[in-house]
Amino acid sequence: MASKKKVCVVGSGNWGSAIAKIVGNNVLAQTDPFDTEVRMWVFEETVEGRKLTEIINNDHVNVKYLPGIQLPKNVVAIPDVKDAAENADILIFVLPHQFVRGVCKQLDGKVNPGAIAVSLIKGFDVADGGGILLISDVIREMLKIPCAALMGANIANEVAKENYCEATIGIKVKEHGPLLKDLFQTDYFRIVVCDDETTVEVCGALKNIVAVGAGFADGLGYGDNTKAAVIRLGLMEMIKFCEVFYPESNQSTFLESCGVADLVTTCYGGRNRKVAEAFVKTGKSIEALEAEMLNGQKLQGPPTAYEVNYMLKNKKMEDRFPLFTAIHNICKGNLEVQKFMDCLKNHPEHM
Ligand SMILES: NC(=O)c1ccc[n+]([C@@H]2O[C@H](COP(=O)([O-])OP(=O)(O)OC[C@H]3O[C@@H](n4cnc5c(N)ncnc54)[C@H](O)[C@@H]3O)[C@@H](O)[C@H]2O)c1
Ligand SMILES: O=P(O)(O)OC[C@H](O)CO
Repeated sequence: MASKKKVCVVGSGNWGSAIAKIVGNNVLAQTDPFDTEVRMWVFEETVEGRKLTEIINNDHVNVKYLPGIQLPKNVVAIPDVKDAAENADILIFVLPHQFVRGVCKQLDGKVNPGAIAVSLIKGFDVADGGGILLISDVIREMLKIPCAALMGANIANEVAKENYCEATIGIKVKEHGPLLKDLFQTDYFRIVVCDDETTVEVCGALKNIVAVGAGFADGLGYGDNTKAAVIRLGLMEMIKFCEVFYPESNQSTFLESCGVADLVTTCYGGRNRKVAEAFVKTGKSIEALEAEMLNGQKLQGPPTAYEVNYMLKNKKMEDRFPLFTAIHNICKGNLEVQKFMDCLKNHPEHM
């Protein structure tokens, strides 16, 4: 008999904990093919005098990043990522993208060579030579294992409450698709598997930049029509970005949950939108507001805007993506937020 598939969740923030709940319950319901223990790597910290791993393992709640949600008892919190990932067959990467390289470095040479990974991480990595890499590329290259991507309109707190939503798994190694679908799908978290892994992942990263723009429009006091324009122009730039840099990209992927649906939910209910609105209203820096408003959770939009701009600037293509460029410049304090409306009014889509 084949041995049971061991699952490790690499990350335990807001989304990491919500997905651990889903996966923990799913492996209990499918003991063939899955091992019933799910190991979850926790970046250790002290919360009200107790270690977070101890709280999760005793009380089965991540009180800091997903308060009020009971985690299944078979989700075991482990503070050393090498111990958590040891012998795992499926590694679910779900941590803020700025920490991926550091974590993969710790795992170098330690993961089961037959393991597969799936990245739930939204963002890019800056590459030598002026380009960017997908996060799944970083995982693939550093750990030498295949890596799929799961993205979608999935605000973690809503998923954790079991409100109906959808997600997309993009996967190049087709035969792993059914296994990952079984691991993640529930009656309230519905999955579509497609082979356009790159577009799935690029959509997940870029929509966070647009969400920052939606927050600027909200902070400036404009209404839903303006926000709809930000969403539409953002979508046009997302599509163009794929056409220019990922020409194998399939436009129908934008109609999956990872595309339009995630863009809409993030521009209304996400953290990037919320902090960007406060940035306009308070005049405080993004970094200060992230620390003040998110209790340790991390924004992905402003660093992603930087990563995209790093490549656009190097390729002298900033003016072809004026929305992405303006959002980056506003976050960095190089452009007044009031100028954001000029960017919308003069967008090449209207010329
Ligand atoms: N939260 C959501 O609603 C949601 C939904 C879908 C996708 N995502 C994506 O999932 C990824 C993870 O998001 P999240 O919400 O789980 O995280 P989060 O925003 O809650 O981030 C906090 C996590 O980062 C960890 N951390 C802090 N410093 C660290 C360090 N130096 N090294 C490693 N880890 C450190 C913390 O321990 C905590 O687990 C992101 O790319 C995000 O875009 C989030
Ligand atoms: O809260 P945000 O802005 O990081 O967005 C959360 C998710 O990515 C929505 O799918």
